[in-house]
Amino acid sequence: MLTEGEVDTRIRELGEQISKDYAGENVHLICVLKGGVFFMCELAKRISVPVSMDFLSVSSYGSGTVSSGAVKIIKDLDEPLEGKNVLIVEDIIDSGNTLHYLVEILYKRQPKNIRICTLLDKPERRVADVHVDYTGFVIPDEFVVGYGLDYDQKYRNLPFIGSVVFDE
Ligand SMILES: O=P(O)(O)OC[C@H]1O[C@H](OP(=O)(O)OP(=O)(O)O)[C@H](O)[C@@H]1O
Ligand code: HPA
Repeated sequence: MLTEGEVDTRIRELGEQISKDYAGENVHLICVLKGGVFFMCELAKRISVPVSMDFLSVSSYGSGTVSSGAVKIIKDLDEPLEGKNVLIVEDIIDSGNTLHYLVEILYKRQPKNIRICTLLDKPERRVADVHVDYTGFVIPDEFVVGYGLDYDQKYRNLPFIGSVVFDE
């Protein structure tokens, strides 16, 4: 769907935009594991203001067989967020549930502000209202892999974004 070159170019552009928007400030990048890790590393290299980084991992809450859409933190951040310019870095926003609940949880830690940067956005699948500040690419409703995105834990390491064709 997107070549390595297209992804690299877009990440450079995002890095430039973020560097301008945070000029004179620090930015605290939060990686949502595991998918966000490839994108965050590449993005961080393209940001010219001082960067710090932290990592968390979330899982969906299920209620019986029906998921509530809420998430819980299963690996928390190492550092407090108080007073920081927080930029959450994700590989994809799909239903929006992960980011909706994550922002709600992290705002309680009194950061100076929270913004969101996602490499990919599938707006057709959105159910939760989330404001995304920086988007790499808006994509159609297809299952994608690569650049951190997995299918059954595989293909995260592909240096491009591929669309999976499932057999009927
Ligand atoms: O907008 P949503 O519908 O909530 O979907 C987006 C989330 O789903 C994927 O994570 P996943 O739970 O597959 O974990 P992973 O990053 O470890 O692959 C992706 O990395 C986002 O975190
Ligand atoms: O298209 C996708 N691919 C992999 N993981 C995902 N998580 C949400 N959407 C996707």
